[in-house]
Amino acid sequence: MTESVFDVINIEGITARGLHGVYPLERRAGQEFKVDIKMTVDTRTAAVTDDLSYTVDYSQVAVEVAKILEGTPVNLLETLADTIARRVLSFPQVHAVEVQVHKPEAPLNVAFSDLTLSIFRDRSSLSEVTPVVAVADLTAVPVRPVTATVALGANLGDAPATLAQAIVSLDECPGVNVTAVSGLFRTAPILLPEQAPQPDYFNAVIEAETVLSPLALLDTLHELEASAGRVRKEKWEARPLDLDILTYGDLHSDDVRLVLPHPRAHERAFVLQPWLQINPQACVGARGRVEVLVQQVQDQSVELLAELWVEDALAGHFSEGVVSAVSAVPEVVEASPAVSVEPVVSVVEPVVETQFVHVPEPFTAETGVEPVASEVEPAVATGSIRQTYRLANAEETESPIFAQFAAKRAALQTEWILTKHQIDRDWEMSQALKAAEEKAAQEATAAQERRRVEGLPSLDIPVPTKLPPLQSVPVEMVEEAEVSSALDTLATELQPVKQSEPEQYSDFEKIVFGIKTTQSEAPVLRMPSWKRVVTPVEPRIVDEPTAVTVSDKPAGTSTEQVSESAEKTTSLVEPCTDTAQIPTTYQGLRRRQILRPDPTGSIPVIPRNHE
Ligand SMILES: Nc1ncnc2c1ncn2[C@@H]1O[C@H](COP(=O)(O)OP(=O)(O)OP(=O)(O)O)[C@@H](O)[C@H]1O
Ligand SMILES: Nc1nc2c(c(=O)[nH]1)N=C(CO)CN2
Repeated sequence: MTESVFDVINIEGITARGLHGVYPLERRAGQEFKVDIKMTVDTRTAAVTDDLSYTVDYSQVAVEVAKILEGTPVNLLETLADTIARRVLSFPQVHAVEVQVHKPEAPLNVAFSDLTLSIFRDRSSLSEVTPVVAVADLTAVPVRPVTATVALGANLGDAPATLAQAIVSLDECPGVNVTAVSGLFRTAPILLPEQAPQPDYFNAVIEAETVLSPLALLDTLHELEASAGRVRKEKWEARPLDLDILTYGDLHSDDVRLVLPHPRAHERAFVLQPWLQINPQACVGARGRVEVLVQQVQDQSVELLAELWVEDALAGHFSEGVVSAVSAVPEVVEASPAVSVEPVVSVVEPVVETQFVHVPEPFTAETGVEPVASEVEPAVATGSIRQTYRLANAEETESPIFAQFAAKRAALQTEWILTKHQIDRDWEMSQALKAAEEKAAQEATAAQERRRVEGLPSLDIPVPTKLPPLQSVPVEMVEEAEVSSALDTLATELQPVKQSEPEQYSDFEKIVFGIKTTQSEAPVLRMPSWKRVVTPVEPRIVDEPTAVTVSDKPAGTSTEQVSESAEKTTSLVEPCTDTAQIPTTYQGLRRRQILRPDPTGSIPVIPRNHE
């Protein structure tokens, strides 16, 4: 009997739609991927203790795998399988993993039943291949919103106010929606050995959904830093605002302009602690789970100041005494592999000119919210630190800004479902078009042949323009516009009808599948006018759920008018609770025009309550 027992946990057929592949159509329409996972885990302790924490939670693994399938598109099945293996190995209890990815709808020109890639990875094989060559295109605009994580830091000026303002400003940037904000942490500055003492830092981490390319997001962050007065002179100098991208979807990049995941995130408590708060499942790429990494930096001083802080900070409630407060805690020199220094602990004389004294209890005056002392856990580096506030009547509450973020997230999810629906329709449309082309071409050839046999002169029968053959289209990350314009050209050439009327899904179905034919002509395809918006200035019509019902509709008014009245009478961001009904009914859907210049049209302009 060997020392280690490796049992196998098997998950078969994790299924999700993804946009992976090198061909534009794959990137645009997506297809189904299936994954089988075999994890070797020593389950003996779990068996004896009957405790989940000693083994791997397979439901969590399955969710993570599905997220990768649905996440940032990659070209190769190899990359997809490797990313999955790395993610699974980031669960500490998994010793090795076998990943099989199925791509049953792969674009092959011959009949086939399945296409698979199987890989095996254990921890040693991972480190052998760690120098992954970054192939990321940092200027590529994502075809779907991507979740990015951003770390915020500041130690000059009214740092909490600057951080809060940066969050609000980022949320207001086109193409970015902030979806989660960590608590506000006060942290001892991590400095280089020769650096003079600095004021304490204030740090936080946020999550945002974005349709900006990675570099466009970085530029946006740099602009925000500049508007807060940041001037770069020295490494790790004190600064009024620092915004770093920790992750951008699952993207890996070794490009010096933007290294992803952030190359030093894994060794910084001031990043890991707040990050863990907003995403307990977070991973720093192949370096593993934040939950595990945070335990290795427990010697760094971080202190949770407030969980709900954005509004207080904006109001300047944190400003007193911040600027010159210097931590009395000895600083720790960062053990960065890039800076090869002996780990030195330089003791800093505490230069506390003004104590950090003013930490207001949020909302006490205005809303009667009081911190519940018993729920305030000490700021130790052991996973999530929760600090909840309760109303006097003991109901849990959130600050209005948090409520707004939550509402936006709900609205985004609604939009996602509509987008997914649209992607599915696009796929069906492209299939229908292809079939129609082939049929038309066959009929035209047959008709010509009949006329030839009968000795009649040849007729000039119009044959629909072909879709570009898959192989001839250059392989690019951003193919959306290209495919869109090809389809638009096709639509124009095939005599589109109803160019100006906005149409609904039900009409679309009729149009797609109701191919009109006459006896002597080739099929005439109708294209739905709302499907394709190629120019950024053209509005896109989007329907979203509201509380409005048909009974609210005044007799004889148009949909537009109903939607206007809905704007006045209902909450602007109405979370959708029963999303299943969206595609099937327009009852209670509010119609909006989206003018945001994004190529996919997949992120909504969310009306903001505070505007
Ligand atoms: N993930 C990333 N996020 C932000 N900037 C990055 C990233 N990867 C590389 N950079 C590059 O690093 C440069 C320096 O960034 P910055 O001045 O914010 O560093 P810093 O905050 O002082 O140090 P650190 O990167 O260790 O936090 C930026 O101009 C940017 O191009
Ligand atoms: N505590 C703390 N220390 C730092 C920070 C920071 O945000 N917080 N940022 C640095 C460079 O980005 C260097 N050191």
